[in-house]
Amino acid sequence: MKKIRLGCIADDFTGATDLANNLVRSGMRVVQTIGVPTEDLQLDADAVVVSLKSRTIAPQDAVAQSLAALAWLQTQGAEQFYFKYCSTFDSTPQGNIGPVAEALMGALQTDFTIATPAFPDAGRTVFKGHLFVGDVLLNESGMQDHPLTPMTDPNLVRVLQAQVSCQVGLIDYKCVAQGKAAIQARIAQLTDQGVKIAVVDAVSNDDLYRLGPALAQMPLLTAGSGVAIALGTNFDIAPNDQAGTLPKATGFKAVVSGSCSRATNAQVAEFITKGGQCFMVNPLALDAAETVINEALAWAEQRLGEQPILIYSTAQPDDLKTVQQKLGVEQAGALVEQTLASIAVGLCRLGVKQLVVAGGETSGAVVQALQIDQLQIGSQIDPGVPWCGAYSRAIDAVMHITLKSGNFGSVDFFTQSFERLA
Ligand SMILES: Nc1ncnc2c1ncn2[C@@H]1O[C@H](COP(=O)(O)OP(=O)(O)OP(=O)(O)O)[C@@H](O)[C@H]1O
Ligand SMILES: O=C(O)[C@@H](O)C(=O)CO
Repeated sequence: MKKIRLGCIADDFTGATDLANNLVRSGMRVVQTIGVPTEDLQLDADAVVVSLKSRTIAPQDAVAQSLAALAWLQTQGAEQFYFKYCSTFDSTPQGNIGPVAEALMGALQTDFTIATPAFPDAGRTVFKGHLFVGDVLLNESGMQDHPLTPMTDPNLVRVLQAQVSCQVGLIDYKCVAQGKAAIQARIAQLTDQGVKIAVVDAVSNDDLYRLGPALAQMPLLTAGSGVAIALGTNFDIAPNDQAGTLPKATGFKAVVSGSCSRATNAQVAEFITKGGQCFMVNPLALDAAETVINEALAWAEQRLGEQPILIYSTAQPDDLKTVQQKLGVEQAGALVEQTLASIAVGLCRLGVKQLVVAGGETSGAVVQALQIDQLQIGSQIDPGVPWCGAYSRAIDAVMHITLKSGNFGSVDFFTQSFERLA
């Protein structure tokens, strides 16, 4: 068995590919697994990202799954561990980021870790402990209306402190600007004060490159994907063109979108405006889900060809609220996810081999329905979103798939992504 260097645990599937993408950018060869594998890794990789679907589950369940992932990664020889969560934090006071971080620290017997969702390439910056999305604070970014994890407080020290029993501190931008020695001195100071988790400011990739070397000996990192851009060198690996090579793409092209984020709404609107063929799934019609699935696939069968088609449930906040009030937030989410996942499998049976999925939870449901166990990470389409190569047991075929985080991607992502693969 070949040993891996870095073992990662991601709390959702799109988040896992985002992290894997940034590790590839730093030169590492990366495999993403869907869930915790039961066997040794077959592929050769420098880093493995185990994707869980734990972002919105109860803390004790997220802890159990994360510890299981850690245990498997330890058997694969990992020297350092990385707990990846969302760049918009996506964790209310009842959330599980804090409990998972504390449990992993306990299992690794380490008394200090960092926490930073900063991902400047995607506009996520942390300044004085406050998370910004683009030019606005987190709680003004649209995340206050997230269907599952509304974020109403941008102060991450406060948000994280509410989730943990240990003390949370801050490594601020002035310290980060001074680089490795200053950051390590600050860590020593915080440790003396009894702080066990420090939120770290980062407003640019340069900040992340200054932070990276200071983390080389830290057993556990907790972060969004941004920190990963600076980790390759800690393992004597330099950025290179080979890390993200995939086989040539074949088959029809389709997009399945269950994300209701601002970015995805704009991408759906752009696709429609530009004359793209699309089919809307109405959640209020899903008491007859089987009928809707059959209608969607019959519609698709007539249209699959050169151009990508789009099947979506993406809705604006007001429409989303109406549906949630009628069906319940969780029930609506699960029903739509399962419907879109069945449609995705049906599309692949019709010959789709290039599939874009929008939304983390939606991606989780689709990948599970396609029975994909591992993703080989290819090249980046947009910050945080790579194409991946995968074998689907459900359709017994190799395919290309990209899992787009709700908030990621340029406005023309639903067409651009396929052009990148051509
Ligand atoms: N029209 C709709 N009405 C109610 N719920 C919906 C509708 N469309 C999608 N959903 C649900 O909303 C949730 C969207 O979450 P998902 O993680 O897929 O997207 P996201 O939050 O934008 O992405 P990310 O987690 O990557 O930021 C899913 O549970 C999905 O099933
Ligand atoms: O960090 C992000 O924003 C994404 O990778 C993600 O986790 C969205 O689900």
